[in-house]
Amino acid sequence: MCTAATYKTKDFYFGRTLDYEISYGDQVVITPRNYVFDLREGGQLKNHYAMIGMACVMENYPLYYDAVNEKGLGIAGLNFVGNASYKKPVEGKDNITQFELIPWILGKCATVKEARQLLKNMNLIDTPFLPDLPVAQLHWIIADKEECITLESLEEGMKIYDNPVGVLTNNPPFNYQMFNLNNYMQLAVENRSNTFSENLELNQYSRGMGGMGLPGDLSSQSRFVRVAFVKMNSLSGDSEEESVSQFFHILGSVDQQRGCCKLGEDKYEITLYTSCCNTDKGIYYYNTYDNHQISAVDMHKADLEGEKLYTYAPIKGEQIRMQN
Ligand SMILES: C[C@H](CCC(=O)NCCS(=O)(=O)O)[C@H]1CC[C@H]2[C@@H]3[C@H](O)C[C@@H]4C[C@H](O)CC[C@]4(C)[C@H]3C[C@H](O)[C@]12C
Repeated sequence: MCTAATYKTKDFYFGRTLDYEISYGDQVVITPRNYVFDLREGGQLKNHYAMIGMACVMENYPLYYDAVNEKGLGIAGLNFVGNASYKKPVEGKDNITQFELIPWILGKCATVKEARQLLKNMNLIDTPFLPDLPVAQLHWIIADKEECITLESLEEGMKIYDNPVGVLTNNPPFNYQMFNLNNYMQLAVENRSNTFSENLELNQYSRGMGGMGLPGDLSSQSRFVRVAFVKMNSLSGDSEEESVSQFFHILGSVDQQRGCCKLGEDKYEITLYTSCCNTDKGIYYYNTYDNHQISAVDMHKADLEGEKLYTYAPIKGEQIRMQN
């Protein structure tokens, strides 16, 4: 499972949790403007916007999971198993493979508005990156500081939904996730008085009872509701530290602890990393399952006119500051 979210204070923040049982060899990767992407169906993507995000690099190619470009546009891919449907190439269309989608959009578009235009002629195709590498079944959240959308390529075709909550998890399709929020419209951040029955004396015995009914389990539908509630009600100061801190708290509400989601003998899904990118500044903050300290990579410290990828292995192991 995975969860992605956006958050706006003075700047705009975009990030995700990546929940899985194995790592593909995640690295923070900066792709400068003159790195050349050879597109599978012909042509090249060069002189594009620079981008930063989490990826695994295979054959010197950044296979991004989530990234933000220098203009402040962000995308994250989240599992959409059983519903994602990619097509065969169609003449006259921009035939883009699933693994090219992030660089294709971030390389060419400065805003969601521009991405909407580019997507009009795009056909997502099912070519794997390598013959023995399975094609990831994903859907995507695409956001800038003005608006957020969800992109799904389904059996019946491509859907682009407005995403007014600025969050995404996994199944079911996004329109069902949004509809499901109706079931929770009674949730409140304030305590409520007794509306159950005036003939019964029922009292608030705890703080936080306005949120009674907020689902606490790890299913993707429950995480969608939980992170939507937390994000929509989130408050923080607007300094960088306060904003980043609050962002990690938002995604902390859907963190997955080892042991709670069993997939097989000794196999558990955990939150491998959580990211938070300041899209205005191009700084990618992250922490990992075994290192809660926030680390960061600033894309503007790299030569963005370059041609070669910059890669940063995540800093692992808890960094504990002893006080005595
Ligand atoms: C596993 C990741 C998604 C995590 C997630 O959503 N888990 C939910 C589990 S569940 O369904 O809800 O059970 C996805 C997100 C991005 C994916 C990667 C990117 O798409 C880039 C390439 C794409 C290639 O097709 C496969 C390898 C790969 C390197 C992908 C591996 C894996 O599928 C990733 C890392």
